[in-house]
Amino acid sequence: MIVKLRKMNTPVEIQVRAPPSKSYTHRAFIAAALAEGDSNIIEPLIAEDTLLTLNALKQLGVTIEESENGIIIHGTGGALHPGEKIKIDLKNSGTSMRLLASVALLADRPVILTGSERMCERPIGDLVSALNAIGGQVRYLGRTGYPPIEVSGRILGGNVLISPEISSQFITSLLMAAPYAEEDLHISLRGRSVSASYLDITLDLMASFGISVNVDAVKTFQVGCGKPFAGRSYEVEGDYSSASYFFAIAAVCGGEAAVTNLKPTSPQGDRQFLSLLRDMGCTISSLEDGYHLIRDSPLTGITCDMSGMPDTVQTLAAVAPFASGTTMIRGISHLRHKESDRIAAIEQVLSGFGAGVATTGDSMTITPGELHGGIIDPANDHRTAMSGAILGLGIGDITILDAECVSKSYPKFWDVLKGADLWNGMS
Ligand SMILES: O=C(O)C1=C[C@@H](OP(=O)(O)O)[C@@H](O)[C@H](O)C1
Ligand SMILES: C=C(OP(=O)(O)O)C(=O)O
Repeated sequence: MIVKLRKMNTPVEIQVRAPPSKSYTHRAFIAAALAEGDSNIIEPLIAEDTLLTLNALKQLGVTIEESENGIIIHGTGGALHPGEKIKIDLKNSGTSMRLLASVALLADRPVILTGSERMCERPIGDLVSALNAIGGQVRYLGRTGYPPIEVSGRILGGNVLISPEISSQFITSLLMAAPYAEEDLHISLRGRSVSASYLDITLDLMASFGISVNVDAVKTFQVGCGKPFAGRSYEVEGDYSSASYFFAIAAVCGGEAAVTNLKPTSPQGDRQFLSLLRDMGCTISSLEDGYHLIRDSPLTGITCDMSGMPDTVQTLAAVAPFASGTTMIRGISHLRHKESDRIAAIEQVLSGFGAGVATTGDSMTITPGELHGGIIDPANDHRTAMSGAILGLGIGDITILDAECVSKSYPKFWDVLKGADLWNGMS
């Protein structure tokens, strides 16, 4: 699908309900599958990635049915019986690959986890080493340090040290399997933590399913063994990363955006995206279940650290060329390991449209320029495509190729844009 966007010449008035959270949906499906008792996961995100996790759980022997308002998952108590040696294709979903690597150790057969060509370039070595230190027998079937992997062995528990510098998903993976270890698990982190807010999501979800994790100041997580997740009815909250595109469109085009289904106390790091837009000059106010943004004065560039909110870096980068002055974003080295090398992708897109972009290993500085239209090839990265919509409506004359790649996290993105009278072009 090709999307062509024209510049919005009048201020926008956006009203959108945020789709369910991708991160909470993955975790809720996994906790429910490992729980004692049944769960009803209400209003989960139904998108390519979360369906990959759900189908993987089915392949691992979990019984799953649709309910009127969600998905019923019959808990296994943590004993997975796939019936035979299985191969699970997790395509482009890093969260599924990393979180299920530990879960697969609970299966009574070896499990092969593989994925797309890009997935086989996304690192998993720190997690594999940690799993092998606590009883796993995980081996690489291709390049050392990357999927595909074959998972067998056990989770003995004890002490494990892991680097948090590449991905928080490695730690989430250990945390969510830890209640099923043979002994208590103590996870220590050494290094600078990236995407740390996602660990808060993990702890929040685990607490909702009855497991509390002890966290101490020196970044050690202690999870007790022998107490499984407790099945329950669980409603998935809305996704702040998906909401960011609509706030950003209003920030760039002028006007206002109201996005509902956003929990004000959510641990999602991308909640802070609104503070960044406020720092750039937007006015933000709370709604009963969401936020309202008005952009009625010019935007100014900012300096910020986005290490805890990697998924909205592209959104902010798409706003930056419309501000006066430069915007500097720090703490983003881990963006090189996503669905694409996102630092390179931002540089390519923005400089192709006339903005100035300078990068270092861990930061980028964006300088406004004489902006003009062009073509975006998202290279199968949903967030490059969705942030392209901000540029398209702000600059005009922008064509987004293979726009259906948004299905990874937000299949209805283009329909919602159309519904909000923002898709003024053709496909
Ligand atoms: O745990 C999660 O749900 C996620 C963690 C983040 O990844 P990293 O921890 O690899 O940065 C984020 O980018 C991804 O979209 C979802
Ligand atoms: C990085 C992302 O997802 P994942 O790591 O699950 O592929 C994302 O959704 O931006």
